[in-house]
Amino acid sequence: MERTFAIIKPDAVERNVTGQVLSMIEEAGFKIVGMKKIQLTRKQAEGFYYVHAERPFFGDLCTFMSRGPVIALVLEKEDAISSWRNLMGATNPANAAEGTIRKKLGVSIEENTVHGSDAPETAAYEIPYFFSALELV
Ligand SMILES: Nc1ncnc2c1ncn2[C@@H]1O[C@H](COP(=O)(O)OP(=O)(O)OP(=O)(O)O)[C@@H](O)[C@H]1O
Repeated sequence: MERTFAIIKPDAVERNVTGQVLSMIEEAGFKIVGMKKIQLTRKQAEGFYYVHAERPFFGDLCTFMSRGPVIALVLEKEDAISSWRNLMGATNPANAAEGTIRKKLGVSIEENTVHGSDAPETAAYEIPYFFSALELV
């Protein structure tokens, strides 16, 4: 079993589609082993996305990610990291495949509804950024 880190982003919480995302997660066979609702400060968003600090969209991305509450999740499944990336779909919802969360619910390349760790090292940074070991059950 592998664990990955996921976020339901502010655009989805604002549009009341959190439940739809959680249903797709559960229907795909993931176990939710950690879940919390939190609003990131701007600084916390910058720390979370530090790998993107040099990208041109970094400032807007951190503003977006801290503008409202998010749902932080730890998901468990065989090959959880790649399975979750597949269920999310392409970064730009316009390019996302049928059946993916971003195809169904994404708004734009920035407001694309969900985040997922892209590698084991990323998950190892992101999970403890949001959760203590005691919060994962
Ligand atoms: N060209 C862009 N313009 C605006 N925002 C962007 C752009 N590219 C990416 N983003 C935002 O930055 C996030 C991180 O970009 P990245 O390239 O890592 O995409 P991803 O791996 O599909 O998404 P995530 O890291 O959120 O799982 C994207 O999910 C999106 O919200």
